[in-house]
Amino acid sequence: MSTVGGEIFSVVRTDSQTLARCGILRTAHGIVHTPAFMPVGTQATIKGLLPHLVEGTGTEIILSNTYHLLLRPKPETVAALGGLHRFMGWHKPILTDSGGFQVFSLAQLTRIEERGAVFRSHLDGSLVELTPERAIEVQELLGSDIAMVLDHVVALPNERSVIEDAMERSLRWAERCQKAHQRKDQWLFGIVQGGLEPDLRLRCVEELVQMGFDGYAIGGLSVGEPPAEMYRILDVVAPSLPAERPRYLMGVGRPIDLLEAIARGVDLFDCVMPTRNGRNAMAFTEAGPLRMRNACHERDPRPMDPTCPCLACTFSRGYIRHLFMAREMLGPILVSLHNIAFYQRLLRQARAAIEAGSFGDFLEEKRATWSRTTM
Ligand SMILES: O[C@H]1CC(F)(F)C[C@@H]1O
Ligand SMILES: [Zn+2]
Repeated sequence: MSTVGGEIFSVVRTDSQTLARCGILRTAHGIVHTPAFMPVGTQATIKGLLPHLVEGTGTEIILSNTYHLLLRPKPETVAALGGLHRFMGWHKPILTDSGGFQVFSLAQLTRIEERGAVFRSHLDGSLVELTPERAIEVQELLGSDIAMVLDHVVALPNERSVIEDAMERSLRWAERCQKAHQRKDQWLFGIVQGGLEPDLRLRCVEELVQMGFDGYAIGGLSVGEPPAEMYRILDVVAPSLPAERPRYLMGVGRPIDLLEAIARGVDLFDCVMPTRNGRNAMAFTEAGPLRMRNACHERDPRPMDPTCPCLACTFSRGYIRHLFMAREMLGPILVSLHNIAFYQRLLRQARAAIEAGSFGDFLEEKRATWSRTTM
């Protein structure tokens, strides 16, 4: 357990219509109001944005990827330059993942041994080994506020025996991560695996809770399964996790997915969607998504979202379309900024609805509004 200073997490309000709750997550670099969304800063940057712009969206915590920083510039370099907060000029909370997901999605020729994962770097093909101990060492060198255990991620759909084998290995690796973890100013979260098999998921929860982590992530979802399948697993897993610890749903998701998961008791999210879609000219708005290269925007003087207070919405749709058509770097920057502001505003509205005890009504309203779009 870390000794950051008092309890890691307090639930301050539970909705009266759903399992949604508002909480305070305490870290060495400040507090996070939950439910919270983490923009993804893969290579120690939220692509194209400066720290004060990210702060201006209301973001209180960001994610950086261990796999990428392990390969470049290497954690020892980041540590020599003062650690990840100083390195990238972000002095609020940072969560680092363990690299488990990228080792299986990005690396080449990954081989799994009990000792750890051995793979060839997608950058230069050099051989790299990532063991539970190294995953912890890397995150301690980076100095993130929340570190994740190394888990064995398998592609879904898959044979139950394959999923079970990976889940059991992930539990053994979680124990090794816990033993290797020394930094007292850094929380350590376990990760629940088990595919779409409720009994495997629950067995994993039971064993992780027995080991005792500062928080619990639900991994291996939003990997191509239908949303209804993800929600079905969340119905089982989220409420089974300790109420007094943060629950983090990794890699999720669309705006509606965040709300559906919040209704099931999830507190923390990360997803590349707002920034990746932003770089590809797709803007989230209250009325649904906008494709900013579409000709219909050419002479449209309105902002992307008239209800949005962000800097990007001080420009016209016509200007933003021009930037993309001219392949100007400001286009992806503005729509990335707007999309993060959209997600953070949605979570502010969610927290307010929970405080008012009417999150169920809020969710119903969004289901109806967005059912006609792809939000
Ligand atoms: O990309 C910028 C914004 C951040 F907050 F992620 C830190 C980095 O310098
Ligand atoms: Zn905006």
